[in-house]
Amino acid sequence: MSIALKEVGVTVPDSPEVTLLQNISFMLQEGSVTLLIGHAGSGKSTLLQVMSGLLKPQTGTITVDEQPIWLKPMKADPKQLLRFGLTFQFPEQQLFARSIAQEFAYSLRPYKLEKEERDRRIREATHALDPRGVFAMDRSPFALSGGEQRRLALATTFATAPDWLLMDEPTAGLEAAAVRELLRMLRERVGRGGLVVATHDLDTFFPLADRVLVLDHGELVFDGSPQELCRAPEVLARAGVGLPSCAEASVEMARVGIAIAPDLLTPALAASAILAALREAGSASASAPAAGTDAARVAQPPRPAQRPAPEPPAPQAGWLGLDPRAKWLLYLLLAIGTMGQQGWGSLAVAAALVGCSFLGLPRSVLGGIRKIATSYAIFLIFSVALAGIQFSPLGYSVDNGWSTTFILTRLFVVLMAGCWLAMSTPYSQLVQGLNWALKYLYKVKLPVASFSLAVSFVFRFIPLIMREWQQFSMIVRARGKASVRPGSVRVRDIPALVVPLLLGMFHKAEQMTVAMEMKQIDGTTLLLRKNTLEWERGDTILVVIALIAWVLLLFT
Ligand SMILES: Nc1ncnc2c1ncn2[C@@H]1O[C@H](COP(=O)(O)OP(=O)(O)OP(=O)(O)O)[C@@H](O)[C@H]1O
Repeated sequence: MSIALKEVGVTVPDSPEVTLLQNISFMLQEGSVTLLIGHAGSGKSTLLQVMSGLLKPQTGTITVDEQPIWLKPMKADPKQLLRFGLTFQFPEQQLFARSIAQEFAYSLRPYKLEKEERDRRIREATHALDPRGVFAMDRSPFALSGGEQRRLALATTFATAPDWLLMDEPTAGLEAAAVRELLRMLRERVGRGGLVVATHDLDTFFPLADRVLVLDHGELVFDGSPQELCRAPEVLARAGVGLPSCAEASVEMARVGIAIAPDLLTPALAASAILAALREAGSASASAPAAGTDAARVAQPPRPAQRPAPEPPAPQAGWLGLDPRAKWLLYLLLAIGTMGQQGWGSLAVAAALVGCSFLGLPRSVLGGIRKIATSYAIFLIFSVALAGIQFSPLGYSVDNGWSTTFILTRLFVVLMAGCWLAMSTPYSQLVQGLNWALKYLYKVKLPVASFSLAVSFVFRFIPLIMREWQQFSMIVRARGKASVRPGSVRVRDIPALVVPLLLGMFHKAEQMTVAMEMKQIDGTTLLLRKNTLEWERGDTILVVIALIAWVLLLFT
């Protein structure tokens, strides 16, 4: 049983120029324990998602037992998906059901097991992960403690008995005793299928691993045993990863004249080596090794990472660099002008003006706008089809259909103008631009403080919701083994997506409210904040264009 990646490359879906993984090739054998390490953002989670069939690489191939995971361009082989169990960081966040039994049922459903086999697997998984017997099947998962919830989430994956267990940062946020317990469970599993762990916790996992893959900015820069890696600390330093304790201890021991190898992965091995070194030193009355001896060479501290100097931030192109106040104004004038149109000719002029505003936007932004436009087009077709239906006598009124088309098209142009504003302006700037305008209303005693607070809150939440949606949709696709297009979710998986998403959002809202209370931020302070926006010549030109566009729309 093997999994093989050949020249795998992944780019950001909407920005092919941004590479996440590059030319990754390796083969893992049955029963092996492999660690994926690398600096934050080096591509470890992305690689796990690619290996488990959740993310399709743009280049290269992935095969399990020489069978490709991806059968069709955007569809993974459902049988292959069943062979993987992927646990995400903080797996307890994925719980959603009313009872523990339902959590197991959701994870096991794709396997279509007989009742006896299903019960046996649940018994085995709970035996391994629930030593205190708290997993009563009718109990709510939300009545468990945080640690117990994590055990339950792991148990639901263990119960699927995957050939390949892939774990993303399994020790994140765990106390020392829980880490030891997790390690014990993983040790018991060694030999039964392959295990791949993405981690920053080198000390915990090095003794367990057969092999370590080091990623640096999406590239595989090391593939070897943990011992080999400890003997080559410069690889870790270059990849921006800290040294494991064994390598650090070897450096520190060398400083006090005791030479021990840097690849003693457990405290027991290190203790024996120190004892042996001390005995040898005592019997030979040896002094500290001089520079250039073997021991000193072993213990040379690694040079700090040689990273290229960070590139200066790219200047913001076109629309992106303009003052949000000018953009708000352009948007308002375009929206008001468009809503005033009554004929197709003048609506076409408005649409052309909005279309011009898309010039110069990055491809990734245009990709996002295209998706919104496609969804709206489908909505429009359905609405027009329904709007024209007549029942007595049964028929279709072209006039009704046509006027609905006009109204919805007009709305579409305004929606596109809104998309342009939202996507060409960072959220913080959008809020600042709006607050700038509201400040004048506040000064004339209009009650706009709460509105300003609500707007700030909503705009802060939009990117958060989008990020969380992506994260939780990935989780339900992994749990539900859904062979669907990346980014889409089956209807039956919606509860498993929505419940954790809402819980996560409530939690974030609570944290944000507490933070705002502590900083004593309310709508009034937001309005009275110092304005950091800078009006430039380009903004004046934009406002003049906006006024010309508005006048054009008024008189066409
Ligand atoms: N859908 C996406 N769109 C844009 N960028 C993305 C996307 N997914 C991942 N990235 C970026 O790809 C890079 C690799 O992310 P990944 O989560 O794989 O890193 P990681 O090594 O697991 O990081 P960490 O150790 O912090 O968990 C990051 O810079 C991340 O911001």
